[in-house]
Amino acid sequence: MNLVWYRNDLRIHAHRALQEALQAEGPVTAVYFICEDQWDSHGVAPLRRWYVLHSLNELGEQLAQRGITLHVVDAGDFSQVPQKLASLVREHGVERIFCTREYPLNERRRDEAVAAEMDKQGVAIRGFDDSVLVPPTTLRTGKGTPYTVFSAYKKRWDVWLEQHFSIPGLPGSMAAKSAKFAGKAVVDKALDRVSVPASLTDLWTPGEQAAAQQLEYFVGRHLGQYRKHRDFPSLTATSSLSAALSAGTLSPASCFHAARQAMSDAGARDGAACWIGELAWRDFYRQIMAQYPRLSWGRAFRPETDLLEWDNDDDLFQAWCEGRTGYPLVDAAMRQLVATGWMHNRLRMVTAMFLSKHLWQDWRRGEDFFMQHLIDGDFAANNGGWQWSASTGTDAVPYFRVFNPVRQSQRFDAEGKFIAYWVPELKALDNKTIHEPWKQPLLVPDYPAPIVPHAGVRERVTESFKGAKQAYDQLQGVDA
Ligand SMILES: Cc1cc2nc3c(=O)[nH]c(=O)nc-3n(C[C@H](O)[C@H](O)[C@H](O)COP(=O)(O)OP(=O)(O)OC[C@H]3O[C@@H](n4cnc5c(N)ncnc54)[C@H](O)[C@@H]3O)c2cc1C
Repeated sequence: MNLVWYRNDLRIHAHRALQEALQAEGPVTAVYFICEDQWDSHGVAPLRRWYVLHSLNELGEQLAQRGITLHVVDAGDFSQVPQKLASLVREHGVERIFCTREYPLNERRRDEAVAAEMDKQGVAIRGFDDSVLVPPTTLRTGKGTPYTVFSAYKKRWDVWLEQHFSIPGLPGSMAAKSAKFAGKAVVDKALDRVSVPASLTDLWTPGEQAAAQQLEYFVGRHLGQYRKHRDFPSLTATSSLSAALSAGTLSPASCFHAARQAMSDAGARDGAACWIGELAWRDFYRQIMAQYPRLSWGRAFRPETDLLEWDNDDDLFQAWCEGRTGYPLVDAAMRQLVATGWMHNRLRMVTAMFLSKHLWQDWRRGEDFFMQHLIDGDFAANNGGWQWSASTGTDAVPYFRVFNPVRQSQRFDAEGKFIAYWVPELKALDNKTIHEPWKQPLLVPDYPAPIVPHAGVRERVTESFKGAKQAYDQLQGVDA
């Protein structure tokens, strides 16, 4: 018996583990472990849980139609997985396990424990790197170290894919006879424990089929204009595929393949190349996470920045969470996040930089808050984005990069359409005043004045980062 162990790869297409399992000798079965304790400890948003569980139900049906039974096990605690897997293996006489590799530290440790146990039982495990385009330890600098600067990484990434990219097709050998989806009751019970308002779930469609349709729609309608439009949050210009990519209802290989095909149309070439660059960012942060375990312990990528002394001001933090900072674009973005479970990429940068630089709150508080709300909450991308914005991470530009929230607003929402939608208190303002409503306070009695001034932020940030660096160098000197 061959077992496909599903994780964040809830699909049947472009799935090497499934394909290889079907090509191996003997029947195939599948399993997924629900670990709510793990979700709790990572603060995973209820909306994301809902997305994953519904996608799992669809996957179970899809597999059943092809003669494969998906078992869903409520493992509760993550540490129980190796033992529960071992009993499933014994019960079904499994000889080989096929899975898509995961790179966060806990997952790698779990897999090591499983490998040791399976080795004793004589069960072979084969892992595949389908959650990324380029496996995380493949590309190295001339010195043999991981790439930490995106532009240099991207050059090698392009070359590697040119030589090695392939996409697994849907296995032809899937049995015609149907099987039973054995896990639906377990999934439905878990769904009963997830409470998400319909106002949120109505906005999203879980599952592989919806993800494939969304990819097709995006490539056909928006990909060509992606570079030109992607920074403007009032436009529907980006793919909205992040939830699908992070739960694996869609593979990055399918995205890359579709974008490359679209490049045969000269009009779409530039947009497609730019979008492929975002898939490279996704891989970049995954390889950073895989190779710097300190990130998984909540530490900064730049060690000296762990010495920064953040203010811990609950009132400021709460105002940011609730979209009451007095900066219209920041507030509109935070309200979009809470109301939809998603936020536009430019606004993720604007709001993250605002929390960490203007409000001088620890970026980890923002990282957690994003995780608690995002449907696409993904440790590598979220941590990477937060540390980039807070200048504790891989950004090649130094810490004095501070976005001016008013200039960002004037540049990327010039007509104020996005702001007017999410901050209706401001919708009557003209497209000049809407970016700086404090200049006309009588017109907006219900909207707060800025909670902190923009002036002086850069100086404060610069001083604090320099202080942390000096303290770090001294500590290093003492240690030496
Ligand atoms: C502070 C911060 C937090 C973030 N948290 C997450 C997160 O938890 N999960 C997540 O998937 N993305 C995260 N991102 C990256 C990015 O904002 C989202 O992937 C993007 O907005 C999703 O929208 P889309 O699918 O329309 O993206 P598109 O613009 O269509 O991009 C296509 C895909 O590329 C990937 N991608 C795009 N930009 C990035 C990026 N900067 N880093 C890594 N991957 C990227 C995503 O998988 C995305 O779906 C974060 C960025 C920042 C600055």
